[in-house]
Order: sequence, then C-alpha cells, then structure tokens
Amino acid sequence: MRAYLDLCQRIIDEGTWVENERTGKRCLTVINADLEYNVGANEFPMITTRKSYFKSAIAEFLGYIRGYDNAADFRKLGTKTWDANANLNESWLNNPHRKGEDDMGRVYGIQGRAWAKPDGGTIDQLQKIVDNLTNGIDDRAEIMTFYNPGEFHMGCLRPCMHTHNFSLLGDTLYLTSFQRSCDVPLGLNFNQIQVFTFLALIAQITGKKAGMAYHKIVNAHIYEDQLELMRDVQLKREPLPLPKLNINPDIKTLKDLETWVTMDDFEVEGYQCHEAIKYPFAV
Ligand SMILES: Nc1nc(=O)c2c([nH]1)NC[C@@H]1CN(c3ccc(C(=O)N[C@@H](CCC(=O)O)C(=O)O)cc3)CN21
Ligand SMILES: O=c1ccn([C@H]2C[C@H](O)[C@@H](COP(=O)(O)O)O2)c(=O)[nH]1
Repeated sequence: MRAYLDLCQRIIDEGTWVENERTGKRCLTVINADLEYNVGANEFPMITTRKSYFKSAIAEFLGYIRGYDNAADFRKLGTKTWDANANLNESWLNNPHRKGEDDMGRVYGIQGRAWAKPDGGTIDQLQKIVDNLTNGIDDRAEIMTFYNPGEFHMGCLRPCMHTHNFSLLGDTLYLTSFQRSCDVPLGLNFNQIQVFTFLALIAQITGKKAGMAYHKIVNAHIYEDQLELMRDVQLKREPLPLPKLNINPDIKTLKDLETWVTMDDFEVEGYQCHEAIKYPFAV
C-alpha cells in the first residue's frame, strides 16, 4: 500500500522527536493522517512490504466485538497482542482494579458492549448499530466509542482506535474510524486490517453493500528503536498488489460473531509479501 509507505516516509522526513513518559522511549511523530480503504472493491489493506499477520489482527477485533476484557480469551481466539499490556505493564500490575492474571480492565470491548450507565444497567452500542442498520436506519449517530475517560483508571490502556462511526447512503454502508495514537510500524498494520474487516462484517450481517472505510489518525509515530528497520529495510522495498479478504458467507448475524466464528472463517486470497521484519514492541 503506497499510502502506508508515504506516511512512514513523511514521519521520517517531517517528524518531530517527542519523549513518551509511559514507555520511556522517544517517538518520531507527525500529527494528522488520513487513510482510506475500498471495502466494496475488496482491496484488503494488508501490508506487503513485510509479512503481515492478518488473523491476529482480526482475532483482536473479534475479541472487541465480543466484549472480551481478558488476554486469555484473546489468546483462545488466536492473538497474543494483549498479553504484554495485561501482564507486563508496571502501573497496571499495581492497580487495585486489576482482577488478576490476564485482566485488561474496562477497555475496548467492555465499553463497546456494556458501557456502564450512571443510573444503573449497561448500553450495548454495537447491538443498537446492527439493529438500526438492518432496518435501513442511519440516525446520524451510528457510533461505537470505546473512549470513556471516567473509567481510564480501571483499564490497562486507553483505547487507541477509539471511535467507529457508520453511515448509510441508500444501501451502501460506510465506516469512519478515529485513532488518537498510532504505532505505525506495528499497530497500524493491524488497525488497517481491523477497520476494513469491521466494515465488511457489519455490511455482511446487516445485508448492506460495503462502501469505503475512512481511517483518521491524530498522533502517528515511529518509536526510536523501530526507526532504523523502517528507514533502511521496509522503506527500501516496493509494495506488491493487494490481496482479497474472503469471509465465510454463513456469518449472518451478530450472534454468529459472538458464538461460533473462528479465524478459519477468514481467508486471504493472493497475498504476496516481502520477508518478515520483527519490530520492537513498547510496553
Ligand atoms: N506499543 C504498542 N503498539 C501497539 O501497536 C499496541 C500496543 N502498544 N498496545 C496495545 C495494542 C496491541 N497491539 C499489537 C501488539 C503486538 C503486535 C505484534 O507483535 N505484531 C507482530 C507479530 C504479530 C503476530 O505474530 O501475530 C508483527 O510483526 O506485526 C501488534 C499489535 C496493537 N497495540
Ligand atoms: O490499536 C492500537 C493500539 C495501540 N496502538 C499503539 C499506539 C501507541 O504507540 C501505544 C499506546 O500508547 P498510548 O500512550 O496509550 O498512546 O499503542 C496502536 O497503534 N494501535
């Protein structure tokens, strides 16, 4: 994907060094990046300039759809991405709200599926969106947000891709996703796949045609220990044609996603890539 590489190059050419207190690492940073993916044409935005792990990325997002709050449940689905944040982050380990090994606290999925109302009970943001879209309704607030500042102290990490806003024009469904903070070498590789797949899945279960997905990023950064690999290895490579994502057509409802779907229900067709690159991960 040329747009991904352009963003990486822009960070290197125009980025500003910013100290990050949470990780103790410096980040080369730019503000504001807009990416878009053509879901209708099935142009699956999987990075080709290194080996990318799409199942891990989709498993992570399926975990959010299911409202998971535990890294062990994410592992069962097929991704280890939450292990470090749940179990290795010093300030979370000492947090009295942490319920033990693998607990992530009140992050992503909990907010999306069971937002706590101040007057008691919970709100299922995703169920409301699916019900409305299935009935052809776009109330101009088809929003799932994971961003709940009142509960940041009860979770291991503030959500990065924090808000997903669906729109319906005729029978075509669009998605605009907002991200406040983006680890471009590692996280964005996953987040592109997640935005694309979220629109494809919701279109499929609501009986709509998928249109474009728009991905809006505020702080886009490369950590200091990732810079050399990005500049001297990944950016020297030419991108290859994009693959297609095939989703099992038997997935027809939100219940299906919540119950029997596994990573075997997702398949990539025509993926060609350059060799793997192992980027350091900042906890
Ligand atoms: N510093 C940081 N960057 C992130 O991108 C990030 C966080 N923290 N914390 C929360 C989640 C977890 N995410 C992650 C975590 C790990 C990988 C990772 O290690 N990816 C490897 C291998 C993936 C695999 O083998 O499945 C990669 O090469 O893409 C990617 C995204 C994205 N998020
Ligand atoms: O989906 C995700 C989740 C996390 N990230 C990255 C962005 C940052 O590098 C860290 C989070 O640190 P904060 O201090 O909370 O901003 O994780 C991502 O790119 N995508």
